[in-house]
Amino acid sequence: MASLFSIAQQNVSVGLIFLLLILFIGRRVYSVYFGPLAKFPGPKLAAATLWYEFYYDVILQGRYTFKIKELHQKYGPIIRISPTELHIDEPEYYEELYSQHKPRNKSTFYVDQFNFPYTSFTTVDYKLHRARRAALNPFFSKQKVARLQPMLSFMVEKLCNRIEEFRRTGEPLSIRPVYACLTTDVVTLFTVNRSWNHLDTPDFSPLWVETIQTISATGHLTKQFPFIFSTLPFLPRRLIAAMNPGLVMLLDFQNKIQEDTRTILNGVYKSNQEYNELGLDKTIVHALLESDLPQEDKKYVRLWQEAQVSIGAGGDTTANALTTTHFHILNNPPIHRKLLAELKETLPNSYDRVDLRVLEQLPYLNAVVNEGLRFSYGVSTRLQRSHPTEVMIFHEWEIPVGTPVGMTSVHVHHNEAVFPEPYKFKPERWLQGRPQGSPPLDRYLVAFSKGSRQCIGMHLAKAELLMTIAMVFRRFEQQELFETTRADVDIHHDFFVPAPAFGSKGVRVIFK
Ligand code: HEM
Repeated sequence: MASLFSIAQQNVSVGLIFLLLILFIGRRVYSVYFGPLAKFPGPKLAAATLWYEFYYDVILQGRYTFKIKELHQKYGPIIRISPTELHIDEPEYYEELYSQHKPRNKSTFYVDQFNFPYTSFTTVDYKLHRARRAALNPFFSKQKVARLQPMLSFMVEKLCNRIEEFRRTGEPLSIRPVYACLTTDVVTLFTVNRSWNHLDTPDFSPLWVETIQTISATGHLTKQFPFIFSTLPFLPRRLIAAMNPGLVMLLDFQNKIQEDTRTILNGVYKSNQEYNELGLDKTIVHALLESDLPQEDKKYVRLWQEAQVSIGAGGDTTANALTTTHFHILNNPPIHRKLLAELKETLPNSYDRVDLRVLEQLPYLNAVVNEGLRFSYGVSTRLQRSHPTEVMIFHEWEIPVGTPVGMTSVHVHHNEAVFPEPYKFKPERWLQGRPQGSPPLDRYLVAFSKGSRQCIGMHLAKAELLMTIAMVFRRFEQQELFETTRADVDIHHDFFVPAPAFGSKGVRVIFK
């Protein structure tokens, strides 16, 4: 009797599993062939399962961006790249998708890869995002950044002093970590009024550089398995490190920001004369606390997470843009000479005080910086947007309400119709007149994205780029690349920010 009962039990379990499997397959078949996205072209496997993206981004490590480009070549300008997502490769559509005024939600699949759900950056709903962003806008405004001129001069001067040490010894300097130290020191001082002073460390804080790069690379895994984050508090640190060192680094990074936020809330923050002279104002925490946001949006967790986003978003992106631009200037001697000539005319003495407003007017410097942004892409991963209540139209296609649609800066920036000879570093393209009726070229420069969710730190980033390139190239007239080729800067992996092929020793420069 007992064995009959157990056989029956086994049969029920097998039946249940079978039923679930049928349901699962049925749903997938429905989604691929009959669901609302079935009409969009693309590989059926990508439409059926997220494992397709997993293969390219997790197993092959940051390669889906490139596969998506290949798929566009095969299937056309709009394709289905996952069970729930579409992708567009047509530069003209960028300002429509990343609209300033139309409702644009982010995608949960994208934002869940980060372990900070309470920030404006990770806010899915467009209405809530607008309120949160409005509270932060004055803190990041162009006028505010203009007042930071003394702080930026001070920081870039510090950078030049470190480079001078290497000039004296003639030792090659790996510049990406050095720029990461600069941009982190700037953004921490700006955000929480406490610079992390990485530029003062003899070895340029290699752990920090590794931290930001490892955290970025972890995103492809946590995007697919966001529940990893909820298990972390229950796991021993050593186990987490063994699973993925980036996760431990992320937790340490968060602890550090939490400590800074607590210090600020305890009333210990610098607002002394020295800080005022550097043009610094209050911290991002104060900006939020003094804003019109409702009380529940001023909770501790929101405060430290907004600080974390600002520091995380402002460091590596800017360091990457600086490194890429620096490489291309040195890799093209005529460009180097032309830039230097313009800088010498404006700053006859290499130690002249550099005025940001003057730099903003220098045509060639600005063209070089734009071309550097084109080659450094900002975020190399696609950024999804959806309309929560209406169908979006792309040519003859009707995109169903709420469907996440992405575009990718790497594709836009190398579009041959917009940027002829797209793989050539050519600042001149930014100075040439445009054919009649064509929009200005910077419409297609999307490193900071566009619209209501465009990079809020853009003014600070541009100021850093102009000041740093101007000062470093004016101060050090003689410099050359050391055992560095394009393979050391060209994107080979998309780790949220671009990365070259494994094995690269980075961009190394000898200052003479
Ligand atoms: C060259 C340097 C930089 C580039 C290329 C860049 C690029 C970007 C891009 C593409 C986005 C949009 C991401 C998305 O749609 O999910 C973004 C957002 C953001 N960036 Fe930047 N960024 C740079 C520097 C900075 C700096 C210096 C800061 C802070 C001081 C900063 C803070 C932010 C924040 C807070 C957001 C989220 C804005 C929002 O969602 O409302 N970024 N950035």
